[in-house]
Amino acid sequence: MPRIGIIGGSGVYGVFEPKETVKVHTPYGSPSAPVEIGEIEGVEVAFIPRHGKHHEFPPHGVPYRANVWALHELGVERVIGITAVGSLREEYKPGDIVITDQFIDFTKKRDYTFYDGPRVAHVSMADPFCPELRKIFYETAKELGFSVHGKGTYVCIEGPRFSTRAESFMFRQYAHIIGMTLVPEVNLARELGMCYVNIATVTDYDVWAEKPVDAQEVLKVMAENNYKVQELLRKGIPRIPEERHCGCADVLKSMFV
Ligand SMILES: CSC[C@H]1O[C@H](OP(=O)(O)O)[C@H](O)[C@@H]1O
Ligand SMILES: Nc1ncnc2[nH]cnc12
Repeated sequence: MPRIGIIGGSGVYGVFEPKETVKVHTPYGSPSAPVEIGEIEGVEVAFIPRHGKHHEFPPHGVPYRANVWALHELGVERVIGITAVGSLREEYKPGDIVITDQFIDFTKKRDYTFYDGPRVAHVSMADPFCPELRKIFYETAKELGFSVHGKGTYVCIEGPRFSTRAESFMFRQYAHIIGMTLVPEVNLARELGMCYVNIATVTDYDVWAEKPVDAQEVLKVMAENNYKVQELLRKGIPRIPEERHCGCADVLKSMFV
C-alpha cells in the first residue's frame, strides 16, 4: 500500500516507471488519470498527473476531490504536490524551488470540501503544510545545491487566465509566488488528515515585472528544471519516516461540529 502520493503539476506527467496503474472510482468521480503505483528508491509511491495525462484539465476543472480521495483510498497518508509558479518578488528567481509555508486563496468556484452537509467540518488551516515534510524537502534541496526558499506565500488564483498588471501588483504586496492549483488540493488533503507539502518551481516573473508571462514559457522553464524535482523526490522520499510525528492528522479530532 503506498503511503506517499505525488500530484504532478504542469510539465510533470510521470516520476517513475509504474509497476501498476489503478482505475479508482470515487464518490466525486474519476481522478485526473488512473493512479500510477511504483517505487522511488525502494519506497512505494502513488502518482496522479493533476491536469491529466495529456494536460486536458484546466486548473479550474481539475477533479481535486477525486484526486485526493483516490490517494487516501489507496492508503496514502502524505501528499507531495508539485507545482509551477510565477514569482511576485525579485529574489524568487526562475528555476528556484520554494517549499511553500502559507497560501492566500483567490479562487472563486471550486469544490472546497468533502463535508457539504449534513456532516459539517471546519478544518484549521493556520499552518497548512506538514512541518516534517517541509523540513525534509528544504534540507534535501539545500544538500543538492539547489537555490531553494524554505518559506513563501502562494497566492492561488482561479485562472485559467494569468493576472492583470494591477492584480499582480496587488498580489505582490502579500505573497511571494502565484499559481492556480494549490487550493483546494491542500485543504482537501487536510480534511482527510493527510500531510501535504508543496514543492513549487518558479517558472517566470509574473506580469508586475513588465513582460507578460505565457503558458509556453511556463512549460519550457518547467521542462528545463524538471531534473531538480526528480532529484529532490529521489533523495527526499527515502528520508520520510514510516511513522508520522507531525500532528497533521490531529485536525480530525476537532474539526467536526
Ligand atoms: C501552464 S501555465 C499555468 C498552469 O501552470 C501551473 O500548473 P500547476 O500548478 O499544476 O503546476 C498553474 O497553476 C496553472 O495551472
Ligand atoms: N505567473 C503565473 N501566474 C499564475 N500561474 C502560474 N503558473 C506558473 N506561472 C504562473
